[in-house]
Amino acid sequence: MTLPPDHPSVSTGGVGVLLVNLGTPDAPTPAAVRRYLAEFLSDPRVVEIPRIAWKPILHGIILRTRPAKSAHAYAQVWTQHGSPLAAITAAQARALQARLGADVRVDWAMRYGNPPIATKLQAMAATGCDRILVAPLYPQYSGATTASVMDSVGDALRAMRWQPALRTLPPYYDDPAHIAALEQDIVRQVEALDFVPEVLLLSYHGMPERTLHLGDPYHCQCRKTSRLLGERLAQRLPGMRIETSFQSRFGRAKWLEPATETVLESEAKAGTRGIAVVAPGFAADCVETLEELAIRGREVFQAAGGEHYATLACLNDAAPGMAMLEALVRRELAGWRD
Ligand SMILES: C=CC1=C(C)c2cc3[nH]c(cc4nc(cc5[nH]c(cc1n2)c(C)c5CCC(=O)O)C(CCC(=O)O)=C4C)c(C)c3C=C
Ligand SMILES: [Fe+2]
Ligand SMILES: [Fe+2]
Repeated sequence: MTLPPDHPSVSTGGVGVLLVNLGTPDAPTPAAVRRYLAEFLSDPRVVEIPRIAWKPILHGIILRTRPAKSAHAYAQVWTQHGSPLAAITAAQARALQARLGADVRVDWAMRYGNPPIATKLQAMAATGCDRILVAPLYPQYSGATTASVMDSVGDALRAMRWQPALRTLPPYYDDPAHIAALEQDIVRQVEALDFVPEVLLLSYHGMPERTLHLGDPYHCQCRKTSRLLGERLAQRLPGMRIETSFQSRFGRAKWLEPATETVLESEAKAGTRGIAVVAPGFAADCVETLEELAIRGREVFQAAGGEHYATLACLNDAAPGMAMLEALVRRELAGWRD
């Protein structure tokens, strides 16, 4: 019997970085949104209800009603490059590739929908990446997001005979580079507004409150981002009050409070005339920031008597956020490429 050659046709020694975000439908249509929500909401990390109880609710109620409503929201924010979340994540990968140079391969994937994590890990390994940094683009860790990405990575590895070595980007909610990037980006955007906001609302995606009591660090990490950012902004934009809230409530259970909608309404009713809203838990703008905050949030604030309303962009692929991501990724790649 002849042994296979020492070096198969595949070249090795390559380093890869895989940026991962949540995922998004392929089109702003009820059918595409239904496919996406079916995958997303079947993840036991996202809906922590026993499958036997959840399946009839998901298939009997939610997937019959929500896709049309959500498709309407997606249609209002869809771009010529597709869903904002996918378009911005792709742009972040291109920008990071340019910063890191040709000896590191940068790609991107989505936890739900396309492009799948497994497909991208396999493609990177097949083209010679035997060391891959998986970077879930969630500043704050939660079981529903960061851990779910790692579940999917584990599933992908299970199907691979020849696995790459992996590292993962830790949550960066309190990293000085992250806080500095947010500070720089927020100050620039607030100073460009045509009004002076009395309040800056830091709105994070919500989670069921139960997850906090079960030990999920998400709520505490959001609060710490707010505290650190608030300390910095107090120096740069004195006089602007900073508040924190949680958006995008889903289902009947109690979610983290205060709810963004409630705060917008109560601020307007209490006499706040101008408010700016920013989402420091989202690495990229998406339906939750562009529709829920920018469109519906404005309606809520103004219906309750508020006047001036602005939503600020997420870090996206602009320079402050990309410089931060480059620094975090270079730190994690130490020893792999130096
Ligand atoms: C940034 C962190 C996020 C956490 C934490 C999170 C938890 C979470 N989300 C849902 C349900 C939905 N989220 C939806 C959209 C959505 N969620 C995040 C991020 C987090 N979610 C992003 C970036 C997006 C946008 C996706 C896009 O395509 O732009 C949706 C879909 C939209 C809709 O129908 O409203 C749902 C549903 C739960 C239940 C949950 C925690 C348990
Ligand atoms: Fe979500
Ligand atoms: Fe939403």
